[in-house]
Amino acid sequence: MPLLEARGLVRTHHGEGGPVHAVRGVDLTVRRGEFIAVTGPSGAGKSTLLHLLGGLQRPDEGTVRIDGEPTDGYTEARWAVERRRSIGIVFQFFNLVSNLTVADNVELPALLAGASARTARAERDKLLTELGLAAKARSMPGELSGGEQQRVALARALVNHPRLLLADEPAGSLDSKGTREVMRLLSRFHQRGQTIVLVTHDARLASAADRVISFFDGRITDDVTLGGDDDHDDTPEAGPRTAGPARVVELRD
Ligand SMILES: Nc1ncnc2c1ncn2[C@@H]1O[C@H](COP(=O)(O)OP(=O)(O)OP(=O)(O)O)[C@@H](O)[C@H]1O
Repeated sequence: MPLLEARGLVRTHHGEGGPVHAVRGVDLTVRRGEFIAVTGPSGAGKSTLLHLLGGLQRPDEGTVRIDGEPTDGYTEARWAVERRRSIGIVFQFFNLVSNLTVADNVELPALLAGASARTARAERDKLLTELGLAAKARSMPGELSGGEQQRVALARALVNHPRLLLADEPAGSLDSKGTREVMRLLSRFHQRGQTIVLVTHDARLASAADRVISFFDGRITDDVTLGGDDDHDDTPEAGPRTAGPARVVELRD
């Protein structure tokens, strides 16, 4: 059973300029272990699609199933639980809590999900170390560079070991160094088995994924699995990917 399945998704925004048909009928299956990039021009509807997958917006038509379970009847509170436990999200502008330290930002979702203070601290410290942020644990987000803030956001999104990581233009406000860093980290977590859906307008970033979906005018226009990679495991126990050497992501300025 796929991790996530979207069928017939439609979403129309009603802005001041009239209706905008942002997503016009999308079918998408996300299998465990996949790293999918959704790419396309500005305004194509990529962010709206990601929001529908993470329950941040509701479809006008269609269904999102998580582990086969339809989410149609989910309340906001139920979606919030889902996002805390099984769907981590990173955004372009980090969305960190500005008056909490880096450590507290990362620890908070673990505590909210019911982890003991000890477990939350341990997970937090592990991720901060792994992401090269241990020395910044007591800093406030505003004292960090954009790249560092995005790494904190990534740690926060991953602290509860979500089954799915959604990333909406995570490098969109970073310089080329920060961009390379974020993509390197996404690739590293993917190599360990993390399922990722990345939205980006940047085709270079999309090449870090193993499946690239082109999105245009609210629809999927192409869906390509790169490198003939077909070793995804659909069992819930799917562990880290071990086949082949780690993909090397090189992004030039
Ligand atoms: N809340 C909203 N109200 C009205 N229109 C919206 C809203 N959100 C998005 N839109 C419109 O829907 C269309 C799709 O927007 P969306 O942000 O999903 O595209 P995108 O492909 O992610 O673009 P970008 O790469 O610029 O972020 C755009 O025309 C946008 O202006």
